[in-house]
Amino acid sequence: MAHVDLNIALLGCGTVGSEVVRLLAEQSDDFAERCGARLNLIGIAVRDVSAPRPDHVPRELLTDDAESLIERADLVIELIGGLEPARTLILRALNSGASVVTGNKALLATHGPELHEATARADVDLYYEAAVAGAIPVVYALRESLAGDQVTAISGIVNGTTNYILDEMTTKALSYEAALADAQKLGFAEADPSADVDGLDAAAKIAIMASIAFHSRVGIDDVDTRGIREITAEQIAAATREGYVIKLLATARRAPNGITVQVAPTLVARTHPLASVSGAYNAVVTESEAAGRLMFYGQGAGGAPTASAVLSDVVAAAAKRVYGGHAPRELPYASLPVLPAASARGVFTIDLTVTDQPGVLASIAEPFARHGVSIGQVRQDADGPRARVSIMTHTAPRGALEAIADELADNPHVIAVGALMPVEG
Ligand SMILES: NC(=O)C1=CN([C@@H]2O[C@H](COP(=O)(O)OP(=O)(O)OC[C@H]3O[C@@H](n4cnc5c(N)ncnc54)[C@H](OP(=O)(O)O)[C@@H]3O)[C@@H](O)[C@H]2O)C=CC1
Ligand SMILES: N[C@@H](CC=O)C(=O)O
Repeated sequence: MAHVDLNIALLGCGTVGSEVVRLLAEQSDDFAERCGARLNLIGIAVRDVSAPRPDHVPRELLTDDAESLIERADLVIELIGGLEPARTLILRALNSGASVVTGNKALLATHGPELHEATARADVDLYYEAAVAGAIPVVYALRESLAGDQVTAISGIVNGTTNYILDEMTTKALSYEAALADAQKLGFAEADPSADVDGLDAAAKIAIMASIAFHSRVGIDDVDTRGIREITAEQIAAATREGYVIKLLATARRAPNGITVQVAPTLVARTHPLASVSGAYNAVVTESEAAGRLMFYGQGAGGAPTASAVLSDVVAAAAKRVYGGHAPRELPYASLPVLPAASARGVFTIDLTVTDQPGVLASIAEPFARHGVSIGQVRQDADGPRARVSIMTHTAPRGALEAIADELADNPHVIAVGALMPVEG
């Protein structure tokens, strides 16, 4: 079959970009058949053309002039990361009539509306499967497979670094610091792991998924975000004793008057499907009215898995160039508001250290009753003159629990109030 030629510009040749170069070369004949176009890699923009690269990267294609490269491209793959210059380069590519494939979740969760509007104006396409959960085709699932359904909730483990750290703390009883050092040695965590451990990477991903699923605008700043820095070995051990694991969950839920979106360390019951997602793996569970519960599982990071997602977008974008049509447009027609974090409803636990005296439990229970929060379970472990009390509620709004926690901090019997943690399953 005769194929047209499409010029591909690659911006960035790091962990993911270098794997994209390898797969583009190794599978070029198959790709030509799949999309009806020969994909010609015409250049690779990097920051430092003299830096060492894997042998399969053709050095003659390297350039530090991304702008000139974009001018000659039909399709641009952005794998630089960060906000700038990625934003400016993507806008330039879209405005010049090129479709764009990117894995840049930080950019999409910050400047998504601007990029989607530029895409529609230029009558091209923007693809970003790699931006959420690496190899797992969850963007496609939300954008296309579930387009005939009403999504009601999404929850997922979408950050491999934090899942690896929490898993090491659970299975090897390592401290947070030791588990983080291991993750850095293995290359999961960055030298500066803030975006991972503070929950920002997961926040960007859930913002992207919520925007698609609920046809509304959700940005990273809308996400109520908590990371894992404060998780202690004691909390992990207590969770294990009680039949739970602690996971950094990203969740987005449809409520009667809007949506709630959060990232938080969460007690997940061992029987819940997300509890068994271990190491650097990711998983996303969607709930929708007709399909019910679906679960997507796989490698959420790494060069080759992420390159697989990038190339699926490249093949789709190229086929659209050849055969016509567009990827579904991102239309925020539902415009659901993101509700304040305090209104997020769920089951929560709160851990207290108290003096072990008669009447203490009654005084602790009092603010729960006053705020209309029903207690589902109480566990007390005596420890000399103190006791550790762990209270699990029935479904209640987070705001009520925060108010109760503040009041408990002033209770003379309470020595310490631990973190408020959502519970799943
Ligand atoms: N790594 C992963 O597992 C995953 C990554 N992603 C996303 O994919 C994207 C790429 O990530 P990753 O490959 O890990 O990033 P890397 O840091 O490994 O690579 C970034 C690349 O961008 C190049 N670059 C940086 N600044 C510029 C610039 N101003 N002009 C041109 N090139 C520049 C770098 O050049 P040089 O090599 O010369 O320094 C490097 O080749 C990010 O958006 C990331 O969030 C998504 C999912 C998983
Ligand atoms: N840092 C991320 C990888 C890319 O999305 C993670 O640890 O999951």
